Amino acid sequence: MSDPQKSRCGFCAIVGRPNVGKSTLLNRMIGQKLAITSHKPQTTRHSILGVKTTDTAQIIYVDTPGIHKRGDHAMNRYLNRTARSALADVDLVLFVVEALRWTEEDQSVLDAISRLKMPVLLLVNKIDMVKNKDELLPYLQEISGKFDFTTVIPLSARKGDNLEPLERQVIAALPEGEQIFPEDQLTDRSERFFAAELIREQLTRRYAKEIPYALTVEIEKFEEEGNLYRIHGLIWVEREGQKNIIIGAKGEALKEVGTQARKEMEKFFDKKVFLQLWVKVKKSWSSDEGALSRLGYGD
Ligand SMILES: Nc1nc2c(ncn2[C@@H]2O[C@H](COP(=O)(O)OP(=O)(O)OP(=O)(O)O)[C@@H](O)[C@H]2O)c(=O)[nH]1
Repeated sequence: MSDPQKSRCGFCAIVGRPNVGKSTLLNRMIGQKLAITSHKPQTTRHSILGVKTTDTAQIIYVDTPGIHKRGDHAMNRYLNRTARSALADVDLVLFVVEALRWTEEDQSVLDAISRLKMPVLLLVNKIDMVKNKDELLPYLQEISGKFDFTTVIPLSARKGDNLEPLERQVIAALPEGEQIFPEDQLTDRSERFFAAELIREQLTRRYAKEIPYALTVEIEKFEEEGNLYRIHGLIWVEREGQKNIIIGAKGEALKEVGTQARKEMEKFFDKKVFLQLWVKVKKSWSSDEGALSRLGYGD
């Protein structure tokens, strides 16, 4: 039996099919917005390290894109690769599902993680959506039987229900070890990276239906001038039509996206932000492995 007073440190992957609430959970567990979220699937494209340091432990969370069944598109292949490589190197896995639901995609994620031979905690998210709580118990009993989970925790990432017990269980499952990151460090990603993510978040929220994959953001300029960040963002799309949608009549749509993204950045960075956005067309970037890697989606 390991000593509960000893310090613990390790990597913890958050996995699950798209849209189950992985990014929302990560943000909650860190206590700050690190991953972008939207109600459209496939918002997350990068694995993000979120670091939570407590008195006795350091938990290094790895957020993964949803694992997809169809691997025939370059972006899907990239997403699958990132998710699987994030899994190879962790100490435990948080497997997130949605309360009262179990889909084929959930099963294929479980198949992938059950081969890894590491502790898996099953997190049943969105319990705030369950109107009739009597339905929860039989559901929990049924899915508990699908694998030898370390524990099963019903929770609501959005409302923050049951997250303290979750953190305790995560710490208990970590290996003993000294912390890897300084305690004030929340992530290993740069501010530039988050600037691009916050712009992409606004665009994904508005246009995921019209422009499913064909959108990415590159930060061309990121300069600090006293209390001000001067940021230039380039939005890449695949077709002229998509560019027109994003710019909108008289540039109004792009202006709104810019205003929202700027507000989010000012909260996130705690700085004044001057943001300028441009939209450019690059044909078929999302199905071209070379273009993907130049835009930051490489291995
Ligand atoms: N009602 C409810 N909604 C939630 C909860 N957690 C997340 N959501 C919502 O579910 C949607 C998806 O959440 P994300 O955190 O982006 O999901 P994800 O699993 O990271 O999605 P991908 O990036 O597509 O893999 C968002 O609209 C969230 O607000 C919850 O506990 N309750």
